[in-house]
Amino acid sequence: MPVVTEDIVLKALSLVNDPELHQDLVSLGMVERVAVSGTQVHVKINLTTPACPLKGVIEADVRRAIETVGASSVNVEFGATVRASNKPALPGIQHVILVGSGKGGVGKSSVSTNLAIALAQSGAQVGLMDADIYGPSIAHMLGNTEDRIKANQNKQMLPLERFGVKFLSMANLVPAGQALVWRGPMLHGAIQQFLKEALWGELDYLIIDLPPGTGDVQLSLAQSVSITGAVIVTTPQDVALIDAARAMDMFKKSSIPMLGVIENMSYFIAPDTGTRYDIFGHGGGKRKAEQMSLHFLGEVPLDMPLREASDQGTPVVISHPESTSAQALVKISQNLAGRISVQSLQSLPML
Ligand SMILES: Nc1ncnc2c1ncn2[C@@H]1O[C@H](COP(=O)(O)OP(=O)(O)OP(=O)(O)O)[C@@H](O)[C@H]1O
Repeated sequence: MPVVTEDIVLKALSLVNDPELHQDLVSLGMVERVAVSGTQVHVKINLTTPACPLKGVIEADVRRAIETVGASSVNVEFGATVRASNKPALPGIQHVILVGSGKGGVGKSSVSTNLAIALAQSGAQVGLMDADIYGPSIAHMLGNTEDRIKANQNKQMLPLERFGVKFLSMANLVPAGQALVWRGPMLHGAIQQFLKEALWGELDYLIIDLPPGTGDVQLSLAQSVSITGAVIVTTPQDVALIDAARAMDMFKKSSIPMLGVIENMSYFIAPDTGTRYDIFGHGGGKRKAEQMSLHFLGEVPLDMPLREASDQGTPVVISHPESTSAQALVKISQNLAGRISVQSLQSLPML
């Protein structure tokens, strides 16, 4: 009968690498608990994000390693702690992620909203800030343009909440249908207030939906908070890719790391015939990412449920989780969370 001890299990786990972080689970500080009873082993692995895309692979590797040293049964439990790089982006907020696009109408707000919900569904604490001050659409997509943002006695704005995501959008400050005539400094002030004078509480990820293009809001943000990274949403056609490249260049010049590129409206599958149409071409986002040595986070098809869901205020990952677009968005949220973990680890001191 083999003897299994906690030390033996730990030694076995020190040979298991996190497939994305390329270091072993023990030195990454991911083994939170080992309990051995006879040859039965229980381990708790603390992932770097609850949206870990490779949880299944890690579980299989852990199980195999522990069985190899003689365990008759292995129970793998998972927890997750999202860690910031050096210091949190803002007090209580581990990561600030910008979602931008060069061109308008490429689906940036739809993507931001669904990514935020998908991350929240994985168990993360998520905030979504609508920095598209002049054309706020987040409140509409989340189906709440009615509620007004309130403040507490300390004049801190209290974010609203929908589908497990805290959010702030100008649409909940300004009555619907009224135009906002603000100049640069006021815009800067509004962004600062949303960021720093709101009671976001503890967040793993604060996703910021930027206005399209390369303007004042982007710069205002870049200068005021330590940003984990930016994501660019593009459609596959050249005109969008040219603008996307310009937006990437702006992030580079503002020293904001690029987390990756998402291609939206990649293709369309006709629901009646199943025929695929590459309406805007296909693969341009991936090619652009490769050309610029950036990560390609995934592609989202042009999908009727997605459009309907956005209009109706119940994003597709909630209303049609089985749809191709929802599944693509969940996968992209996991890829994004994975990239953030990798990037944070690269600048974290080793344990
Ligand atoms: N993959 C998709 N399939 C079908 N419709 C989509 C898809 N992505 C976005 N849309 C629709 O396209 C329109 C524009 O999307 P959205 O508002 O997200 O774009 P945007 O890039 O944020 O635009 P802007 O920056 O100009 O506000 C919306 O009606 C949305 O429902």
